[in-house]
Amino acid sequence: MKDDLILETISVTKNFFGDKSSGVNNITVFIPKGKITAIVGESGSGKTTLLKLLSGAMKPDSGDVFFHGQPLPVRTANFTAAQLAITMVSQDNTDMDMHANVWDNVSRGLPTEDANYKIQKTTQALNLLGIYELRDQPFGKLSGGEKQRVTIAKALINRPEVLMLDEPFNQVDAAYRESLQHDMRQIVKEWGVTVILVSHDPAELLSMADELIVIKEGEIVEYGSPEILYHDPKLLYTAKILVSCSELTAAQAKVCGIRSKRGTVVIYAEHISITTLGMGPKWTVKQVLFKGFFEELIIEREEVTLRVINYARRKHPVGSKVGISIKKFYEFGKWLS
Ligand SMILES: Nc1ncnc2c1ncn2[C@@H]1O[C@H](COP(=O)(O)OP(=O)(O)OP(=O)(O)O)[C@@H](O)[C@H]1O
Repeated sequence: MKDDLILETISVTKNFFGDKSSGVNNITVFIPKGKITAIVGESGSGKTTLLKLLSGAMKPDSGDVFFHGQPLPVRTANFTAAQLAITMVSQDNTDMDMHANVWDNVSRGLPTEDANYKIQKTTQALNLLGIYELRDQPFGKLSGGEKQRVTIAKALINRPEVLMLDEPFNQVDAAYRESLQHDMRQIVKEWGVTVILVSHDPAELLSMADELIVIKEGEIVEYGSPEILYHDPKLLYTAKILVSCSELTAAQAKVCGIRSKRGTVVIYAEHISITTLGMGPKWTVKQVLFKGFFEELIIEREEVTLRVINYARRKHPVGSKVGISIKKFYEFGKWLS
């Protein structure tokens, strides 16, 4: 066990109904201390199961989970030290009292009757999440984003070492989500909390996580920093989770001027630029998706469709013809003979 690791699983398997196609299989994973690790994968790949195994909420069928190098006990009604140190934030707010106010909901997380201590800790947690002003509001009347902040404040009040968040921000609207993500990064930095996060949102994964664990059909298939997995994914599966991209067969890639001997060619939308129409192939703009300061064009030629990020907005209306230049592409899959 290295000092910079807080949790690890060694060859952990958990199947449901003895069926190897569900749950997770033979997972060995290391969670670095004081960092944000995100577990990513398609729906049903085993993300929540892995999170539950790492929190002690679920007992593995085989294999071991270690917390600070010691076996992690399964959670029970008598709170163990490890259990207090690892807090799981659920999305469903089931442990919140809808009628009680924010202050009471958060302070109830403290296992003490010391009034001064409670006031100090609750004030600190509410300020940390920027919700002190909401302290007298009934929890049930808050917006989704505000509720999520209260839930996280409650989870943080006992200063856990590890905070586990399952789809933490999916109830939160886009503008609010960014500030919450920023605050979470600050808390991790200032408090040294380790965060393990499950998310489906590529932007969230790339901007928040220090490490990504990619899970597919219950097995870990890639692991690394968001930068490395984004720029150099080993698997098509990873690229499709993290990036807006076009997936082509070798025959379709030929239409784009790419000769590949692999089964699948992937082009990220950001790696295609629109050029002035010259002698080269002409593509037809099929859709223009407004994205704020840029737009995403869906272009087509010989039944091949590409997504292109375009910063010169409103220059290429639907039906217009454009040329393209492709700066980079990725090849995956079987070698073609
Ligand atoms: N308690 C359970 N009983 C039976 N099967 C389960 C149970 N929990 C999970 N599974 C199965 O194990 C597999 C992995 O489920 P899990 O919830 O871990 O996936 P996930 O990646 O978190 O999915 P999602 O993104 O949809 O939440 C799925 O096939 C699921 O049906």
